[in-house]
Amino acid sequence: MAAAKAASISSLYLQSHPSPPNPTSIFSLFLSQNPPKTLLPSQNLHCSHLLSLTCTQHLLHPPTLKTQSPAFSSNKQHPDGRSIDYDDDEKPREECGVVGIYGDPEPLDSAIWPPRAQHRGQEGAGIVCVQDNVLQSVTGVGLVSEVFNQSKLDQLPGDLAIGHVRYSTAGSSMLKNVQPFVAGYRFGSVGVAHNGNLVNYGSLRAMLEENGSIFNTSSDTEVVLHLIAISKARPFLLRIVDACEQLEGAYSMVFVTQDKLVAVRDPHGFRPLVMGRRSNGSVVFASETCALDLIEATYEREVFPGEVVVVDKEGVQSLCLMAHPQPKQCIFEHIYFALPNSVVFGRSVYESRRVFGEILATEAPVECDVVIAVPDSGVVAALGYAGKAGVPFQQGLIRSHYVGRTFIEPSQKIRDFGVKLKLSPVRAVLEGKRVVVVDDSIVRGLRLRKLFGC
Ligand SMILES: O=P(O)(O)OC[C@H]1O[C@H](OP(=O)(O)OP(=O)(O)O)[C@H](O)[C@@H]1O
Ligand SMILES: NC(=O)CC[C@H](N)C(=O)O
Repeated sequence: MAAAKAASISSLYLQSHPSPPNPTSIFSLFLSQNPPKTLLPSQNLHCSHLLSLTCTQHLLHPPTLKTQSPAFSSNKQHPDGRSIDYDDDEKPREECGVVGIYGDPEPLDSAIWPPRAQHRGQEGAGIVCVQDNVLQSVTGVGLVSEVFNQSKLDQLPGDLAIGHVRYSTAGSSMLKNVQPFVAGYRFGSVGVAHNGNLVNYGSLRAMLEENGSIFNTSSDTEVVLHLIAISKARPFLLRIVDACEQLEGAYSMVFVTQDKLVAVRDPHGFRPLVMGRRSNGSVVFASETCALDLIEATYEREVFPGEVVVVDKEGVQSLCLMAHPQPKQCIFEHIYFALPNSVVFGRSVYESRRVFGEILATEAPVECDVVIAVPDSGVVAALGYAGKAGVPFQQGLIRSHYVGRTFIEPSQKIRDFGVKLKLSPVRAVLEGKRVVVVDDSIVRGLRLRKLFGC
């Protein structure tokens, strides 16, 4: 699983560096051996230091979880090695944006807007709406604006909906894997949208196929629908609980049935999921609070790790099915996954990034004339660095608005191309100056290698 991989990379890092290394020295060395030559102006540029942020989990304060039911025993089987269609590398890949709305007279107005926050997934988008007990679905490959036009929206009436933007983690980037998925089971229909990655997907799928299940997709998310279908639990809600108890890994999910909206978050709370309300009384779930802002919904709270929240005509009901004493929130949400105007894991992303920059300025002070950011995600940290260091922040790199996020693209070729087109230097800011360049992180190293021609 990507989150586990990210965690193990950082713990490996911490093990081999008992006290954090000084990023200044690492990057001074890096730059002195690899003088900038590609995108930055070649003459009279003294790029003194490139600073990247290292972040610590203790900056985040997880919400305390009240246990309302006994802990469940999770499936400890190992994946059976069946081929999961992962990306061409093994970097953290776990975003995706989910949204769910109950009781909104204009659900599409609501459902369509949160996924427009495309920063969590650019490969595919979909919406499932419920009207007269029928689940109608529209999904497509590409951006929300490419998938949905007015005639598509007209196919989706109803006051109960879920939506998804996809960043593939398991299952290739193709139409059949675009969510939400909808399935009919013995007592009705159910739709699901998932943010996360199920690490025991392989063994669950093998078990289900052994017992006769036929799969339509190569996505890990589909196992959840099969587990619901074979569950003997009653009522429907307990089938979801039953299915989730068998999952290992990250899952923030929204389900829709003929009359219910259900939100579930895994017991570790790897990925965010928040709940809000609009002034018309409708209840909204979304991956990030920035999606609530888009539809003028008020943030109420997080869906807690291990919690199941059910919304139907009876109101909002909360069930804590899986207790876990130690939440494991993915630090990358605060580093660059989430937008800075979101509150994630109960903490402002903007504030985290600003403080990361301040810490960097304190731990790695550098004589410089100007601080610049690698936009977009490096901007707030660079502001924090500049503020603390008392050095002017300037826009030394301009980002093209026509290239989306590059790390999120499904293949190396597309990422390379995007990185090449995305950032351009501002000669007036950089020429002849001692420049500190702040980025939020180095993951594949592609972006900074391209930027500095290394
Ligand atoms: O894997 P690497 O090459 O080291 O790149 C990692 C960077 O990718 C992301 O930027 P991206 O340009 O995708 O998004 P952004 O516009 O939000 O910064 C993010 O900000 C990471 O720092
Ligand atoms: N990025 C995600 O959260 C992906 C969800 C799911 N694992 C998929 O690949 O579609």
